[in-house]
Amino acid sequence: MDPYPWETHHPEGKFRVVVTQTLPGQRWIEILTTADCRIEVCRTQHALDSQSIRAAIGDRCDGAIGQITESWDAAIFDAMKAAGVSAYSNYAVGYNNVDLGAASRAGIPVGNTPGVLTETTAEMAVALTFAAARRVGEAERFLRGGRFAGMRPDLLLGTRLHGKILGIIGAGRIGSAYARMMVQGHGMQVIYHSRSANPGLESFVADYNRFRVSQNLSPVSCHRADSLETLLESADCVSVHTILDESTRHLLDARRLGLMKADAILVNTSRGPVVDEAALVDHCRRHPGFRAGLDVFEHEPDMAAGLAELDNVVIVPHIGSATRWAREGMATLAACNVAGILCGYPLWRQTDILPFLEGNPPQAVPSIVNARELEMLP
Ligand SMILES: O=C(O)[C@H](O)CO
Repeated sequence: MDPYPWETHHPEGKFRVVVTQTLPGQRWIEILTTADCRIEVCRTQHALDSQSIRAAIGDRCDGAIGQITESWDAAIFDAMKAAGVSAYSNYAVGYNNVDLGAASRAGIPVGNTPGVLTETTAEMAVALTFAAARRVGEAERFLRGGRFAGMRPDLLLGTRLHGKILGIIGAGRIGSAYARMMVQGHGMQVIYHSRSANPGLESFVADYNRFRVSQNLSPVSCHRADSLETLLESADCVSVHTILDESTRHLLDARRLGLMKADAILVNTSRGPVVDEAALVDHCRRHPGFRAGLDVFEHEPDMAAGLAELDNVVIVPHIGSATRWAREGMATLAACNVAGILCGYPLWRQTDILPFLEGNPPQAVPSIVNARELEMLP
């Protein structure tokens, strides 16, 4: 017997679409309904395993929307191909949980949800940066624990970040948005590590410097690091925004953590396995002045032994994109990816996906990550 409760919308729909967890808002349901989809939503709080997803796909299915907490492996894509699935979307911008090669071999387009969660996730990185720098978690525990006996000149002294050096690992959409917030808001000097130079970010800082100079403020710098090691050695705060793949797994290991300043701050809102979490626990224990702000963990929902007990670590449960606007927008984009493919729409050729978020969405498919492999590009 199926252990999960399912809910169906538009049961008479022509296309059968499986959604492995309920999504926020109603608009995604309207979009799929307008595309004549029968929508079957699993009402579980837990990630489905491969076998449960295959069972849900069954003998006939046209589309699916899945979660980053699920592993969309080759067995699933084979089952999807056999069932006639022609569209899948991850409910996320990242897709490290998807076997993209298997999806492409099965001829199934894989959608993601870029653009809508950029500022929201960058805001969480900012929040964690200052929570770590100003010891917010520790201070709240102190207060709630009844230990506050009045303001004291030396109570819970933190780190001032204004004008200091900010290291960005992965200067893509979210990393750049975070950099802009920290430059404009806090006059930080940026050094970034990325596969290629980011002229957009550099020219943003150059333009902003014209304003600073007009205000008699000294300009801030922004340049690409010669190496990750240089960035780690020089930055006062390092924020991780890279994708997770085999080249970035444990990118920050014990050796590289050891290169960072003893009182530096490390923020991770990308993917947990980019940081060797056991090594981080050890590093934080040995350097009480070092601080970390983490939204993601190596083996979610678990944490490395000892991490939750560390006073110099601030932790939140993978809520980087968790504003209602962003999460409803992600649902809209995922629905548009699936509905667009099923309706035979072309790929959206612009980088701005905001037109999908209001009114009637464009008759296009917002974002397919294996479009090139599937020769969907003109
Ligand atoms: O990749 C993403 O979109 C996030 O991690 C999920 O919120």
